[in-house]
Amino acid sequence: MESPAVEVVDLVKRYGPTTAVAGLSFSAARGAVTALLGPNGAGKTSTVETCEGFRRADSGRVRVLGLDPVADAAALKPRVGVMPQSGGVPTGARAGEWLRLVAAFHARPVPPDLLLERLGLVSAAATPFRRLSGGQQQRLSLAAAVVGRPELVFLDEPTAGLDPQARRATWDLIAELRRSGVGVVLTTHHMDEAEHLADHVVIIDHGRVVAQGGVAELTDSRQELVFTWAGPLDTAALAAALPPGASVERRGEGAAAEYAVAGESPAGVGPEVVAAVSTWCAANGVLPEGLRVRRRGLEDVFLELTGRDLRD
Ligand SMILES: Nc1ncnc2c1ncn2[C@@H]1O[C@H](COP(=O)(O)OP(=O)(O)OP(=O)(O)O)[C@@H](O)[C@H]1O
Repeated sequence: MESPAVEVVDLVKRYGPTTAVAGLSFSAARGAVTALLGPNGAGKTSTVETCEGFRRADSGRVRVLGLDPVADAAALKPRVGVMPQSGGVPTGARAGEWLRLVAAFHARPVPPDLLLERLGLVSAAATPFRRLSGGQQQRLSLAAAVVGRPELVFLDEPTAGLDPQARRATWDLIAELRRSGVGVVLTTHHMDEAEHLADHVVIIDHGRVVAQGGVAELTDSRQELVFTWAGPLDTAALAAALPPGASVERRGEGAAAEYAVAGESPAGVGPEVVAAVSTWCAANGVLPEGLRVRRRGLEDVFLELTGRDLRD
């Protein structure tokens, strides 16, 4: 059987006393988009850089297209595209010249001008890397990762700091790579990015995988009823008015307070819960704004698994 695009088993990566990756395992299929999703400092970059052969694992096994990323680096180079978080382009290099140079190392490159156009970089082609805006630097780095028509690309936070247009152009390009059979492994802490692009999501926290699966698999198990209300609301009294087993949670404070009602069964809320909430609100002078039943999104699952505390 053909090996997966990426296979990581029990990876450990330490920096002095810091254990950045603490026994992490996942695999990424060929021709699919795999998102490594995690809060700051979760170990995503360390994991990806180990797969790229830039860092050595302290222990564990990493295979990329069936090969060892350090020992087989030369064989992997023409087959794997890399977009590092730092850009990876010499600061004095002009955008267009750099892309043409990278293209020249490959047998069948995508025409560089086409990529410059696709990524909105035509007007910046003669500009040195250090003078490009942050978003232009990101896009050039993405272009350099894909210009060689790789079988697999690693994209470390490909849309960090991009404006909505550039973000959308990047998403479109990633979707197109996937359609043409390229495997993509990307890191992100944007749920919507993972939700929009990924076939497989690997949620990482504290250097370990805390959950993984398709977006639907991770999210569609439960529904909840949500509404907002800026005034005071006695959650215990509301909970007491609900069918047995249903519960209420307040998320946020003041004008931003959102109330989430979980149903009595694992399947989520039924019509009787909606009726009970509406009746209680009417009796207590509460206008439940934006009242709706929704599936729990990836963000809800993510926060539940990784907590709500801010990370450094
Ligand atoms: N070269 C290094 N030397 C020392 N510590 C490091 C080094 N690189 C990363 N770390 C630490 O390892 C941990 C994991 O970092 P890593 O960059 O892999 O996480 P991340 O999930 O990519 O985070 P972010 O989203 O913030 O980039 C963090 O605590 C970080 O401070």
